[in-house]
Amino acid sequence: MKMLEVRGLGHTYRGKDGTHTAIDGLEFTVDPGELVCVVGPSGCGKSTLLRTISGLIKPTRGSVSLHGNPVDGVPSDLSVVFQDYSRSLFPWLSVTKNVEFPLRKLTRRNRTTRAAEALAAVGLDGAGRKYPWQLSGGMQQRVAIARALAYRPSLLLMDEPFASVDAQTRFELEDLLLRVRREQDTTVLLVTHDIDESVYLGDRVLVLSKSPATVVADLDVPLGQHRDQITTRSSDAFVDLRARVAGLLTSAPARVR
Ligand SMILES: Nc1ncnc2c1ncn2[C@@H]1O[C@H](COP(=O)(O)OP(=O)(O)OP(=O)(O)O)[C@@H](O)[C@H]1O
Repeated sequence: MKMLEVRGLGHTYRGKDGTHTAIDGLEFTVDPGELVCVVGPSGCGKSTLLRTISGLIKPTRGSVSLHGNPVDGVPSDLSVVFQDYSRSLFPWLSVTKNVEFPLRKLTRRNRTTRAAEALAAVGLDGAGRKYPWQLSGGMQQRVAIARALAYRPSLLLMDEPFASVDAQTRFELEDLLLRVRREQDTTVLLVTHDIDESVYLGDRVLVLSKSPATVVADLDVPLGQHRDQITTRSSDAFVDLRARVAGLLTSAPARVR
């Protein structure tokens, strides 16, 4: 069974100033254990897509299913990591308490074990007693990733998760994500507007058109499981695919409404 199935998905915002169709007729699936990157032009509707998958808004058309169950409201087995780590962590809670926060229904012992495992997975074993504001931006984003992983979601949604950190930290966090999803077999849907990042991270890259977004290409990434920032990014397969995605993004016509 597919982990995620998106069928004929469309959403039109209705406001005082009229209507705006952000996404239209989106179709794709994600298999268990896959890491799928969604790349699209600025404002094409990527956040709208994530909001509909996470049940935060009800789409006007089409459907989203998680393990065959229609999404209607926020699914309990889903975690989201946002771009803005400074607003996603609770400043008054320690790092450990932040990671334990979504685990309130577990016993204290299970909470403690899961949080410790997740913090170790992101290389923050020693930072549990610190507060978010005592950490660098990259470390705060690691905490946000640890919190999402500790919950062990069926699907991890990531909305431009590395866009607010410096280039070196971004590379480190990309490799961290590749490692933990290999170790934990996590299913990930990651939205980015960085073409290189989409190819470096993805098993597949979905290219979206300008708003209203549709899927213009669903590309397999033939780079294998083990990737390296230097050699992978300079390989012919990487360079070819990056050029293909760039070409699709620049040529993708805006749909005539
Ligand atoms: N609540 C809303 N009401 C009306 N229009 C909206 C609303 N949210 C988004 N839009 C519009 O829908 C379109 C898609 O927005 P969305 O934020 O989903 O795109 P995006 O691809 O995530 O953008 P970016 O690349 O800038 O992050 C935009 O034109 C935006 O102005």
